[in-house]
Amino acid sequence: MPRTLFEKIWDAHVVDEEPGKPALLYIDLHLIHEVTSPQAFEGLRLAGRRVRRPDLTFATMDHNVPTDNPFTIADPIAKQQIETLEKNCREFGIRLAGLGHPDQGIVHVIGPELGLTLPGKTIVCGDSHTSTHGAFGALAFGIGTSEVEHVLATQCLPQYKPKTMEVRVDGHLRRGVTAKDLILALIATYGTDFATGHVIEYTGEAIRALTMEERMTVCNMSIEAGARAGMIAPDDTTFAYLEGRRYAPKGAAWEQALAAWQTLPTDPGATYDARVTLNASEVAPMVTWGTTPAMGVPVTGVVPDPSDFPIETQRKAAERALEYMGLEPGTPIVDIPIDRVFIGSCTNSRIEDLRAAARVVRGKKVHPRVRAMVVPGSQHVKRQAEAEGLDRIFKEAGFEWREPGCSMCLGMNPDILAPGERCAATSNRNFEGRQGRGGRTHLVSPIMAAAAAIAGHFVDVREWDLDE
Ligand SMILES: CC(C)[C@H](C(=O)O)[C@@H](O)C(=O)O
Ligand code: SF4
Repeated sequence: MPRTLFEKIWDAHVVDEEPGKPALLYIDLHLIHEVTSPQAFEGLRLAGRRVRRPDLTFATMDHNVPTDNPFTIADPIAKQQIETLEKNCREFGIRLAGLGHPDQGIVHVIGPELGLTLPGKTIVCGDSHTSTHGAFGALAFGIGTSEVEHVLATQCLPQYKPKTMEVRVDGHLRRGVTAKDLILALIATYGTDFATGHVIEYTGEAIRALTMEERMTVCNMSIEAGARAGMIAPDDTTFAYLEGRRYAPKGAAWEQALAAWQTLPTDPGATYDARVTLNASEVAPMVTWGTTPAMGVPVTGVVPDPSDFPIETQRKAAERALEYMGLEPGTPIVDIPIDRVFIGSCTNSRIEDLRAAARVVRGKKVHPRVRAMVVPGSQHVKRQAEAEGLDRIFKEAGFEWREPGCSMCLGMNPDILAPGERCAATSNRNFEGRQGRGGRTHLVSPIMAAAAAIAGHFVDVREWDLDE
């Protein structure tokens, strides 16, 4: 019977299955960070257990890391989480890219760049944006802390089988329109829960044309559509990205792996439980105006009027969002002034994101009212950007150039907004208080954020000179 990419990976990892019960899945890679692992290790310790496969487990530090000086953690909880992860990794024999380590970075940035993330793998992490790794044709999803403990102890995880959904994206993205706009447009069209209970597979010519970094941006935000995971079938783009990466197979093992990976794409005739479509050619640069990733419009649009929404709950949600965001209905998006710009997070902090933003910024100055920062996703990204001189471009324009971490994506470290401050952010969540209490977040692409930093308000980046 023809099978989907998801079904092939699922079937290959079921260790045990009984009717009416969750299947027991084998896990190929377990990624760990400092926030969701302390109680899991404590549980192991209390039960007198070891980590079943330290060699399939990899840890980093990201959420709590101060990005000005990572070694000066003032917050006692953050400090404790960082120290606890160090201690746990030492005690249980787990590789750790800790503070000051050349591999340190946001967990969803370092997995792929080190070649830990590979097609066909099952990958889990105590973090919702684990969906990022599905860009490689892996089945990757976030788990809770008690599940982290279960995987540490057994390398397996009980899971009910999710449904499948095809998100088919035809056409192609136009100049100045990015993968970030694609996923924001998808969620604005279908809502924050259209994929609940499903694993999305992104298909279509627009997806095939994306680079790996762009595919990661799309899969990253699958969770904001309610999906359990997002996946893209591996192809030559995937293989070219992975070849030669530190933990990717080498020599004969590479050839073998390649042959296996080539069998992963969904078979002709295989069916999904649900399907939605989007035309990439119609997508414009997106800006969110509200407090969910679905509350977004093209940059050419205006802040919507709550009374235009058809359903009462939507009207109420929009009213509340506008109040929190301090916005008036009918305001053109390009007339919204901003105070802060954040280029970073596991959605958009990779080298291509920084290159694209630097192209917009080169030779220009950040608007005097705006405080802007660039936070590379990992030490590797930072070194590469510096080798290419991107840090100089940003600094000369007036951006702060920071150390890798989650930073302003969420308020777990010193990088936060003051109440009422308005930020153009390349991250993935714009919930109330996400970037600090009272902070106002507008989700955009890296080039839209860069252009807004210069202009002091949102601008249609398509009107800018984007070429080398
Ligand atoms: C802290 C962590 C559990 C959380 C997540 O699971 O996603 C964070 O990474 C986020 O983006 O909100
Ligand atoms: S960058 Fe943001 S979304 Fe990604 S793992 Fe960190 S906090 Fe979560």
